[in-house]
Amino acid sequence: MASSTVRINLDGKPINPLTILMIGAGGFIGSHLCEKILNETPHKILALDVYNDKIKHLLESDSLKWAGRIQFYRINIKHDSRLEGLIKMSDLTINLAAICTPADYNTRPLDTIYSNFIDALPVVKYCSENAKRLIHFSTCEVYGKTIGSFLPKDSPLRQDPAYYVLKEDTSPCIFGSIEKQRWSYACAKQLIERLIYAEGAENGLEFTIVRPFNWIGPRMDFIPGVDGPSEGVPRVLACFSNALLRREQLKLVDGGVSQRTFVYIKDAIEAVLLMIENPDRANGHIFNVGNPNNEVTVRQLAEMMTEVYSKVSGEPALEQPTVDISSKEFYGEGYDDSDKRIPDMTIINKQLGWNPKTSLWDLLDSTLTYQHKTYAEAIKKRGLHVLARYLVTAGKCCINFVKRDAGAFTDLEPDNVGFKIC
Ligand SMILES: NC(=O)c1ccc[n+]([C@@H]2O[C@H](COP(=O)([O-])OP(=O)(O)OC[C@H]3O[C@@H](n4cnc5c(N)ncnc54)[C@H](O)[C@@H]3O)[C@@H](O)[C@H]2O)c1
Ligand SMILES: O=C(O)[C@H]1O[C@H](OP(=O)(O)OP(=O)(O)OC[C@H]2O[C@@H](n3ccc(=O)[nH]c3=O)[C@H](O)[C@@H]2O)[C@H](O)[C@@H](O)[C@@H]1O
Repeated sequence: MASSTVRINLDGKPINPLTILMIGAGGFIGSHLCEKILNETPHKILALDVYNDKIKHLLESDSLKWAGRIQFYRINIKHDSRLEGLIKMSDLTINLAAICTPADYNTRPLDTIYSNFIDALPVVKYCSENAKRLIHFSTCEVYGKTIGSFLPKDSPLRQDPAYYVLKEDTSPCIFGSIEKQRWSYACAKQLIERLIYAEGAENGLEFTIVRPFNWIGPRMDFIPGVDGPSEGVPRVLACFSNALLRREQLKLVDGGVSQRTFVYIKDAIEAVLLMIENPDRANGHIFNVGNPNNEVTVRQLAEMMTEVYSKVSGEPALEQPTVDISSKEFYGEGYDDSDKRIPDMTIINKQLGWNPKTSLWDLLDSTLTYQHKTYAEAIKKRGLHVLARYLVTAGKCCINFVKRDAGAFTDLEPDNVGFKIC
C-alpha cells in the first residue's frame, strides 16, 4: 500500500497494522485474500500451506511494493510443531485449510473428516489458549438440505422462503444418512463450528465463522491433466471449464436440477476484509457470505457458461453442449446433494454493511476469459501429444522430434519439445 494515510474502520477507529497467520494461503480463496491484503492494507501475512503455486506471483519478486509483508511457510498442519509459535506471533489466525471438493467426501471420507475436524483442532486450541483471534472458514454445506425439499413436490409451501432461505441463527442442519458419505464434510465442519462456538462461550475465544456460498473465480481448483491429476474431479466451475476448453460435453449430474447461488470471489473477499478490520462487529458471529441474486440450476449454469465461453473463445458451441450422468457414475457410491442454497443476508448486512455486486454473467465472463487465456494453449499442445502418442503406439506413423532429443516418448513435455509426424 503506497499511501501512509491512517485507515479507519466502520466505527471510525484507526486500523492498526496486523500480523495475520493465513493457514491454507496457497489455495483459491487464500490467494485472492493475500492479493487483497497486500494491495490495499499495511498488514503482514504469514502464509502457511503445503503448496504455493497460486501465490508464487506474490512471493517471487523482491521489487514488489509489498516485499517483506508476506512470508511463506511450507507446513502441513497435521504434524508440525511450528504451528503454535506462528499463532503466537500473529494478531489474527485465518484458517482456510481443508479438503473441500465433493468428489473426495464419499471416496475419501476419513481424510475429509480428519482434514475438516481433527486437523483444525490444534488451531482452535492454540488460538484459545493464547488469547488470539480466529477467523475460521466453514461452509454453507452445514445447512445440508432445505426443509422445503421434504415437502411434496406440488406443495405451495415450497414457494415460501421460510422453507428454503438459510439463516445462520435459526436454520437447522439437515444431512442424509450415514451411508451417504457426502455429508462427512458438512458434519465435520459443523462439529468444528460447535467447538469454536463453545470455546467462545466457555473460554472467551474471539472468533468469526465464515460460511461461503459457492465462491467462484480465477484460480479455483485445477484443470485435470494440466495443473492437476488427469482423473481428478474438481468443483463444478473447473469441471465445466475443462469440458469447454476441450470441446467436450458438460456433464449434468442427476439432470442438473440442483440449485446454487454463485458469488464472485472478489466480492466475497471484500466481506472477509471487513471481518478482519472490524473485530468488534465480527467477533462472536457466524456469517453467510453469498449472492442470493445469482441463483441458477446447475443446468442453467452449464448453458450460461457455454454461451459465455463461446463469446470469449470465438468458437461456436457444440450442437449438444450437455449430457446427463448419474451421480453414482460421476461421484460413486454415497453421493448425495444439497437441493438449494439461498443465503439470508440479514446478519452480514447489519454487522458489516456488505452486499455482493457482480452478476453471474459478469463473473463468468471474467472467469472464463481467465480460463481461456491460462489454459487453452496448454490443452491444445497436450491434445497434439496424445494424438501423436496414439499414432505411434498404433504403428500409424513415426515421429521426428524438432527441438531436442527427448529420450523416451513418455518423457515428453509439450512445452519443451516439438515434433513432426511423418
Ligand atoms: N470456495 C468456496 O466456495 C468454498 C465454499 C465453502 C467453504 N469453503 C471453505 O473455504 C476454505 C478454503 O477453500 P478454497 O476454495 O480456497 O479451497 P482450496 O482447496 O483451494 O484451498 C485450501 C488450501 O488449504 C491447504 N491445506 C489443506 N490441508 C492442509 C494442511 N494439512 N496443512 C497445510 N495446508 C493445507 C491446501 O493445500 C489448499 O491450498 C476451506 O476451508 C473450504 O472448506 C470454500
Ligand atoms: O462452494 C461451496 O459453497 C461449498 O459447496 C461445494 O459443494 P457443491 O456446490 O455441491 O460442489 P460443486 O462441485 O461446485 O457442485 C455443484 C453442483 O454441480 C453438480 N456438478 C458438478 C460437477 C459436474 O461436472 N457436473 C455437475 O452437475 C454437482 O452435482 C452439484 O449439484 C463444496 O462442498 C465446497 O467447496 C463448498 O464447501
